[in-house]
Amino acid sequence: MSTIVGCIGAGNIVKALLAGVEKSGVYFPNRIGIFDVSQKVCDDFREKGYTVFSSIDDLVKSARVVVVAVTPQVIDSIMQQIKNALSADTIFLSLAAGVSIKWYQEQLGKDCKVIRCMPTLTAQVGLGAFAVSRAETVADDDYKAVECFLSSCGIVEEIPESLMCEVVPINGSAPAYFYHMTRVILKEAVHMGFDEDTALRLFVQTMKGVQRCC
Ligand SMILES: NC(=O)C1=CN([C@@H]2O[C@H](COP(=O)(O)OP(=O)(O)OC[C@H]3O[C@@H](n4cnc5c(N)ncnc54)[C@H](OP(=O)(O)O)[C@@H]3O)[C@@H](O)[C@H]2O)C=CC1
Ligand SMILES: O=C(O)[C@@H]1CCC=N1
Repeated sequence: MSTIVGCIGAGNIVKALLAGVEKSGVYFPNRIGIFDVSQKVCDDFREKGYTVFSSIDDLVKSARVVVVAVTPQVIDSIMQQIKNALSADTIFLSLAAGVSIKWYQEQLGKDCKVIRCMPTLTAQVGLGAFAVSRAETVADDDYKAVECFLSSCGIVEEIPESLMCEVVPINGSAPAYFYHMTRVILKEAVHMGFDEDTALRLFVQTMKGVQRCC
């Protein structure tokens, strides 16, 4: 069976993304393909009903949308591996920080369809904040297929590619700031004599309120 989306690399960000997609119920897990060098990652996704591939070429041939979710230092060799498995219809959804659309086009040909995205770990609870830019080669129908996938677990905002690095502190890295702030405040609260759970409830509720006031 062919898949709708195939993920190359299924570490932290893909686990979060697919947890959110799964919760939405919009896609059957078996229509989502996984290729990862980690046996544990593959076993975990297979157990949940995802289609796990042992060949990266087979994953690429099967999927309309190929999600590139490995760390930037291994992308180069992956692009060389998959070059021959691509069809003109393959749409790349790149989650890799700092890797430009132009770079993909230099590796795969100027006609390849690439959507660059800065995602967030908050997709796992259906509150993803996806900033995306697309190559000129991405037609509206192709873009809609990707937008539909991402919007099952968050909001999608199209931004100029020139702002793709600048957006990182606004969405991609921002969860870390909130976790860090929460940890610092809870530590101080416990130091002052509060019960940690009570302090967490008060602080989280306040953050929710601030968000609603924005
Ligand atoms: N985590 C985040 O919050 C965000 C991440 N991103 C981007 O997403 C991408 C992935 O990040 P993240 O999920 O955190 O990284 P992880 O290291 O958690 O996940 C990458 C996965 O890819 C696997 N892998 C490594 N080499 C290959 C290969 N050749 N073929 C297939 N799989 C491979 C890794 O296996 P192993 O561990 O065994 O090497 C791992 O399971 C990065 O480019 C990052 O910039 C963007 C925004 C937010
Ligand atoms: O640095 C990274 O790879 C990404 C960007 C935001 C969080 N992690």
